[in-house]
Amino acid sequence: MSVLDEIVIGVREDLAAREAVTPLAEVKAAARDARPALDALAVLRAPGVGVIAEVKRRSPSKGELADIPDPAQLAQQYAAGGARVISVLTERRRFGGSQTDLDAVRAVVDVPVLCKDFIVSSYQVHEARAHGADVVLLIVAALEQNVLTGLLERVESLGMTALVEVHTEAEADRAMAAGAAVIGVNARDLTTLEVDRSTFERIAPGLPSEVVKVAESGVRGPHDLIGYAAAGADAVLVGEGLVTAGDARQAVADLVTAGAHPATPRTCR
Ligand SMILES: O=C(O)c1ccccc1NCC(=O)[C@H](O)[C@H](O)COP(=O)(O)O
Repeated sequence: MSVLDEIVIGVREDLAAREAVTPLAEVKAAARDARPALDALAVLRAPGVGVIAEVKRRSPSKGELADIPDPAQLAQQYAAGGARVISVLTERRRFGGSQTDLDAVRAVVDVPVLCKDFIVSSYQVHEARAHGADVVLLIVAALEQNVLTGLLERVESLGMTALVEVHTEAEADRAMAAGAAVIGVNARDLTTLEVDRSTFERIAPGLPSEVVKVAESGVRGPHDLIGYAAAGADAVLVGEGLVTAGDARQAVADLVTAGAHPATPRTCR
């Protein structure tokens, strides 16, 4: 069984526990009452290579990364550094996240917030919206095609944007067939946890120009952002490199500066 499979089993158990406590109708009502979602697609289509900065405490590949007692404060530093989107890892068992983290971040930043979890059910999509998410991650490798398509439609019907994550050409084909407007190419293989940044340059050229291309994982500094930009990235998603930086605001600002530099290529537009 792969790491992804193990994570999804735990996610399904936690989901069943929440469903037993809170009926879907209640979650849907909370989603309806939430402040309308921000237009993350427009934000990601703005000029320059955008930075999606992640609140990430720990991970299956690296174990403990950072304590993060106050995710809201970290998110404020990310926003002050110029992050276009804040990603909040809400998965509990392997990443130490929670929907409380999402609430805390949502309450203090004006930029779009990404609910980064292992979504397998529309219940979780409504939950994400109820907790103020503007963007939701859908991992192609974790979803049958009909489920992927249904979840993508649900995300968009709630006014949110789906970041549809792929790691292979076949998954990219599935993301496009589902109608994804934003595709994230994860350099991390979620079955082996190995990071190979060349994954993005292999897959991105096969994506349509109108699709927003996000390079996920393995960004440790401006050099990596520039490499991804040269391969066609519109944005990078960064976790470890930011949560382990001494000065998170400065670390984001350094990436943003590199992403805005006239010499940094950006092919999508
Ligand atoms: O980070 C992991 O070890 C991991 C393991 C299994 C599933 C997902 C995992 N990470 C989620 C992510 O996609 C990353 O948090 C994100 O791309 C940022 O990566 P990095 O900048 O390398 O921390």
